[in-house]
Amino acid sequence: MKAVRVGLLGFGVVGGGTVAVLTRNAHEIARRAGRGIEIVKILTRDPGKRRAQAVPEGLITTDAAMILDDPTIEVVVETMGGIEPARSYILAAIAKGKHVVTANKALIATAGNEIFAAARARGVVVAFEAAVAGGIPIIKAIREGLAGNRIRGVAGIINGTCNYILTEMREHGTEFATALAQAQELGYAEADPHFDVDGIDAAHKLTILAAIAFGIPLAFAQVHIEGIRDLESADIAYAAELGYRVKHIGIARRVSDGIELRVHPVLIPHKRLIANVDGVMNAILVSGDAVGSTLFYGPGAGAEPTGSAVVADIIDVVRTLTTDPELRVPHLAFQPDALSDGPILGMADVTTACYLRCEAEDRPGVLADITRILADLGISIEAILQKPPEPGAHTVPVILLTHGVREAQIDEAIARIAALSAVTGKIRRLRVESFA
Ligand SMILES: NC(=O)c1ccc[n+]([C@@H]2O[C@H](COP(=O)([O-])OP(=O)(O)OC[C@H]3O[C@@H](n4cnc5c(N)ncnc54)[C@H](O)[C@@H]3O)[C@@H](O)[C@H]2O)c1
Ligand SMILES: N[C@@H](CCO)C(=O)O
Ligand code: NA
Repeated sequence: MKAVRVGLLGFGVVGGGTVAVLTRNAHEIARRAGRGIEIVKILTRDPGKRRAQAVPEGLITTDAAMILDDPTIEVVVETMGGIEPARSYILAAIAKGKHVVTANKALIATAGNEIFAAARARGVVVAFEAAVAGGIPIIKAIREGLAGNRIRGVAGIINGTCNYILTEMREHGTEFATALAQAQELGYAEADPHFDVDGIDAAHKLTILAAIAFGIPLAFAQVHIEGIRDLESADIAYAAELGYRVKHIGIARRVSDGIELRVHPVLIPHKRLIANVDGVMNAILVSGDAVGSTLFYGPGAGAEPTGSAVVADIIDVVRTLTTDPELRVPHLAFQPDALSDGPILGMADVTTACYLRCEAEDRPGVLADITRILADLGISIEAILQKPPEPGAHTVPVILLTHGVREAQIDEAIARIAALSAVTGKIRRLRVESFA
């Protein structure tokens, strides 16, 4: 049988990794797919660029129509990133009856509802395993492997760049900016790294995970998003003293009155497996009523790990070329007419334990004032750490761990503590997750 002809849009880190994996493992891949897979055109905007992955010159084009309008190309792989023109190219490919594989979580999270509807109408597949947690086959695991479960929650480290930066800061005392530059050099970061460090990329991925876990439409606008830019080395060190690691995570969890969707740094007890996931590695806990707790671990970014996921999707698509579209696995795991609008909670209604740090004057009664505010609001304290003053300083750092408290309550406590005359500067707040 003739090889399946594939067009590649974008030839950067992921595009290069995809070509490398497809080329090196061509024989094995053909044995799995039932047909050979051949990349016949590659769209790039910088054709002269030297690349780790050399390809024949005739493959390269700067004209997207060479792929989108070529009727012999059955599968389009999008590894350009960004919303436009990626969205228009994907919709054009779908309109021409081509199947699509994409690594673009920003696009799926924000325009996926439209893209999947177009794909269904045209009877083609849009596959996106590479979009979440790079090389970890988490989409397939939740959508197929755990399809018998009522999923209770999905939580994990889903941005390799943030995890790499936090690991470098903790282990080597590396400055934030230096660690970010290293992550960019290694090909982990988004073209605009603001998406990584401000939590937006993790929110894109959480949006996709929540949809396939709970059968809700993609709801990026409802994710609570915080990044790691404001984290200070002192908090990482104090957390360690209290027996915790600081990680940037996404949580999508069913609670009694709705669904929590949130991305932010957390303290995790250092003995938990997930607290020991370092560098570019990602890990996702999925809890289902039948299976219990599962943990998926692996490289969350990088050329070949992400290429591994892209190639698996291409193979999946090739296998379905002859399948009746009605019989395929639904894009978002649930049948499109069976998606529900579960209420997504505002952050004020979320309950977590908290870490607070403030600078307070070193005189009697100040600590009592702080703890009285917490007691008045019904917030109980798990631990207090008061550090000696730095030489020459008039204030001392006070660190508190609370038991579980509603966000609205802790916001009120922070406001009252900040108003004390003996407390100076910004009060730092991090949430704590035990993942017990
Ligand atoms: N880097 C990773 O580890 C990783 C992992 C998973 C998913 N992703 C996603 O994969 C996609 C690509 O990421 P990357 O890291 O490979 O980025 P990259 O910047 O290394 O590569 C993108 C390539 O696409 C090209 N491109 C962009 N717009 C184009 C246009 N209009 N016309 C022609 N070429 C164009 C760029 O020139 C570049 O060569 C993004 O959606 C990203 O979120 C990346
Ligand atoms: N920039 C992303 C790439 C993988 O999705 C990350 O660092 O996790
Ligand atoms: Na994946």
